[in-house]
Amino acid sequence: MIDRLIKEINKKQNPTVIGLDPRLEIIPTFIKEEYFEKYGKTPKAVGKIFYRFNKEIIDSIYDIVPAVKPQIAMYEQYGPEGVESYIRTTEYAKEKGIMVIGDIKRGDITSTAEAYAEGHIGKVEIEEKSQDIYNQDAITLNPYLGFDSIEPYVKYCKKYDKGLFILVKTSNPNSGEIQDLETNEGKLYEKVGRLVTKWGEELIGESGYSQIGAVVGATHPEQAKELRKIMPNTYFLVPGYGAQGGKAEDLKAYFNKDGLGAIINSSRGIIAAYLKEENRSRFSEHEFSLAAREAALCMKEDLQKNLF
Ligand SMILES: O=c1ccn([C@@H]2O[C@H](COP(=O)(O)O)[C@@H](O)[C@H]2O)c(=O)[nH]1
Repeated sequence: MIDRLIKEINKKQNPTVIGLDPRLEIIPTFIKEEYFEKYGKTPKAVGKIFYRFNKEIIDSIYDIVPAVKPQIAMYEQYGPEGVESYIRTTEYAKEKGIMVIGDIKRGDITSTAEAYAEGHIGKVEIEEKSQDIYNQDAITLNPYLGFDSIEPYVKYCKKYDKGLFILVKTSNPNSGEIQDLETNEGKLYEKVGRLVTKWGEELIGESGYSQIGAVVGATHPEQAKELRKIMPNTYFLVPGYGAQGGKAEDLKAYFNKDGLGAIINSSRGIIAAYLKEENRSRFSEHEFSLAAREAALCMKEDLQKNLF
């Protein structure tokens, strides 16, 4: 998976991933009206609305961006129709040749992890027919339960060429409460970084990077600098650019000297770009996907200018 991702990054000359985090308040009224009229104000309508919105966003960026990162929470909150919309979205992204990093942040004991792993990056067996339900190339995981909670996923990474991005230093303001605790081996996030590196050692691809990556928030460049040293073969998924305040000029430390090693995420900053103050007079709500494309190109340019 990591070799495929790097190939896409190189092909599109763009180390970014667009977050598909739909919320009703950012969806254009004309889309909401269409489906609320047909299905009423129901979870079914919301599922259709999210899919329609995502499809148009994907159509507008698939040729310039290597991957999308749907956030499953936005869909799960609406129950089965929300999850169906998530699955249709990942299917559509794959159809358009764009990779999918499912932001699912799972973490549980081995027997439960086995079910999550089989469902999300494995294939479920139904009467001798095996099926990839979620169509994700990689997923995010929480490492708090230790390696026996991660091992079931590693098995499917090897078997089906999938990837993991494990939370090491998250972008949120309170991440330090636990992740920055001092241990006898340095800060806790450094210890987790070393563990993730070790877990990924036997999954290093032709590119020299492991299929087991790490989540390192764009809002913590100092910590990223340390982690980059500890984790030379680990790809970083970097959320927090844009809406959370992460800036391109701080992101150099996340990359290796080969210009690889990190993929930067932006969700609201792209998919809700048409609502930005400076864009309100430039784009009508019917042009939300054009605004998203422009924002994605601006992000690419911003990174290229500041990083390379
Ligand atoms: O440390 C983390 C881990 C995950 N996220 C997720 O990334 C996106 C960020 O959205 P923006 O709109 O670009 O702020 C969202 O899905 C988070 O759940 C993160 O922000 N930080």
